[in-house]
Amino acid sequence: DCGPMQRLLVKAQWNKVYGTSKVRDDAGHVLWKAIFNQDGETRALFNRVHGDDIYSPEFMAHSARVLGGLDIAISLLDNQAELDAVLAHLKEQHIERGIPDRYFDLFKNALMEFAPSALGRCFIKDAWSSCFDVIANGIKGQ
Ligand code: HEM
Repeated sequence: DCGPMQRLLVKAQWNKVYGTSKVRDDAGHVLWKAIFNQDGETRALFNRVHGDDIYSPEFMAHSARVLGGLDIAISLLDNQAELDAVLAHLKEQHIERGIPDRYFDLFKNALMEFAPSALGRCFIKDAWSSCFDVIANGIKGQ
């Protein structure tokens, strides 16, 4: 369960995963590569932001927006009312863009590979899994 303790643990561990700006750029590259590798069709969703070149400034800015959104959501895991408001906004933005729910599973797979690479044995899999689901379920809409 993504209970109060799990929420605090994920917040603390995310801060380690998502520390400095260099790490943030690298995290974006690793995550998007892992998403595009799982389903090549997802790349076309990102034509507007140069999905064909994940090292382009346009794509890196996009990646920073997404991870920034995830950062906000995780930081609000212990504030359900504000979390709900943020997720409702993200949900609208993704519905507008026609992002199928199943793509959030690809994102989750990528995150669940990436986070332990930064945390090693400290990674608490069940907490990350259940708390990512809280966030993804709040954004999914189709
Ligand atoms: C927890 C997971 C996710 C979070 C927190 C998130 C967050 C965001 C944020 C903050 C934006 C920028 C909105 C704006 O400023 O207009 C965005 C845009 C977008 N997201 Fe997500 N996202 C997530 C998952 C996904 C997934 C799984 C996909 C598809 C594989 C996706 C596809 C897109 C697309 C296509 C855009 C618009 C790109 C553009 O600017 O043209 N997102 N997302």
